[in-house]
Amino acid sequence: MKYIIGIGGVTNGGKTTLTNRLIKALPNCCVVHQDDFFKMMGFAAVFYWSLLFQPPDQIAVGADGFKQWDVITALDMEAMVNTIKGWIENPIKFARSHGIQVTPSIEMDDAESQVHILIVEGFLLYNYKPMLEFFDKSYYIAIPYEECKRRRSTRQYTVPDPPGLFDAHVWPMYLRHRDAMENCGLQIEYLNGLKTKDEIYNQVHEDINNTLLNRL
Ligand SMILES: Nc1ncnc2c1ncn2[C@@H]1O[C@H](COP(=O)(O)OP(=O)(O)O)[C@@H](O)[C@H]1O
Ligand SMILES: NC(=O)c1ccc[n+]([C@@H]2O[C@H](COP(=O)(O)O)[C@@H](O)[C@H]2O)c1
Repeated sequence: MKYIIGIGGVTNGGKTTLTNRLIKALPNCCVVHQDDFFKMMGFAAVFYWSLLFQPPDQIAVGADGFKQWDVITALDMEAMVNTIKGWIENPIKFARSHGIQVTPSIEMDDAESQVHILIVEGFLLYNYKPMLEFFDKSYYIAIPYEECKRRRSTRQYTVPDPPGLFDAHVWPMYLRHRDAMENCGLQIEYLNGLKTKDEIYNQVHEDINNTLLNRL
């Protein structure tokens, strides 16, 4: 059985934190991070360039003068969908090529008779129609403006936030995408990102375990 879990939510809501804990606890669990699909230049260019400067990117500059990171066109969503399709086609091969250990009994068995889990994690998961069909379960972590701004101010991205980006671009785009997402047709389970890391993890882990038990 294949099971795909979406962990979406606001920037700095705790998606990566939750995902990292789930990967350790769930069997044969792979992950796809949306952050890996920002439109950056090719690997070699990035490597040589980043020795001296910030890595080059292909992100458009908006009328507000800021690079528009928080829009779907900043991401290579086709490549992201293809990565998910690669996992669906052959989760064992995908796991091996991503350095994930698959248990020996599973390597010998038919993939269909085993549980294989894929977590797809990102801040714009439910705003790209071709991806919606993949999710068996869709979580969304939210935190209020003040907490989000506080956490973001200490975060180091490969390209650091210029002053003012949060209020001019990041938060308004979050509100816009969240509105659009609410009409996307998916049944989304909202998680309160102000709860402790343990509370959020326990809630989601228990929920996934119950769902998987019912499906087996
Ligand atoms: N439940 C939580 N309570 C308090 N801080 C949290 C919680 N979850 C994550 N954090 C902190 O918030 C920051 C962003 O977390 P991260 O998981 O990287 O968020 P995201 O992947 O959604 O951007 C990190 O410093 C992390 O330790
Ligand atoms: N990963 C990068 O290279 C990079 C660069 C610039 C901005 N960002 C920010 O990443 C955010 C999304 O990632 P998180 O949900 O992990 O915070 C966006 O709000 C975007 O502004 C990421």
